[in-house]
Amino acid sequence: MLSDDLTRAESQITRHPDYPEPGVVFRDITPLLADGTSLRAVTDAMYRPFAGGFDIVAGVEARGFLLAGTIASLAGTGVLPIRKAGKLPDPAASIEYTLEYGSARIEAPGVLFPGARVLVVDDILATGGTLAASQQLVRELGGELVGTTVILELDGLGGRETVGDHVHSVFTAALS
Ligand SMILES: O=P(O)(O)OC[C@H]1O[C@H](OP(=O)(O)OP(=O)(O)O)[C@H](O)[C@@H]1O
Ligand SMILES: Nc1ncnc2[nH]cnc12
Repeated sequence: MLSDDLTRAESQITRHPDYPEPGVVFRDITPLLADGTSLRAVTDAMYRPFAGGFDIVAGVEARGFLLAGTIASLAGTGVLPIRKAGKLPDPAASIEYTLEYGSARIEAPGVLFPGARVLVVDDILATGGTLAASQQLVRELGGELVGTTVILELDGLGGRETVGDHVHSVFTAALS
């Protein structure tokens, strides 16, 4: 059962039909992020199952950065920024992928020590394209993937199958 803080946080995720393109129902987490109690409750719930078991938190640009920084601060670890292509001077790994509404390329710097235990975080799991690419990036960097955690998992796009069973989601919602 969800705590009162988590129940309120879930209610702060808003639905936006036909954004950013027809047929997509966009879930906006910005009202949740703006509420300190909700941000704390959600980030706490995201990393608790993995507490003590990771050395660094990887977050996917842009929304994943906000969550990775918050979780790293709570857990006392560093952050691995997974960036959209073209933002790093000397990326150590680079992968192209598709997501619910388009395609993109992500890159990461070579800052992991060999075998570093990495927790990958993002806001939404939709098709899983972004997180699967992030997981592959972490492995190519020599890290050990210890978990993947999101605020909201959208049912019906096959994301969990793509990313793997060990993904943790605080909330789940039907696609529509
Ligand atoms: O499961 P998927 O189908 O891959 O979709 C999920 C991804 O889509 C969004 O990112 P987006 O690329 O829109 O970037 P943003 O964080 O910069 O808004 C979201 O923040 C996830 O990273
Ligand atoms: N439906 C959706 N809402 C918000 N972010 C997303 N990323 C991919 N699909 C999304």
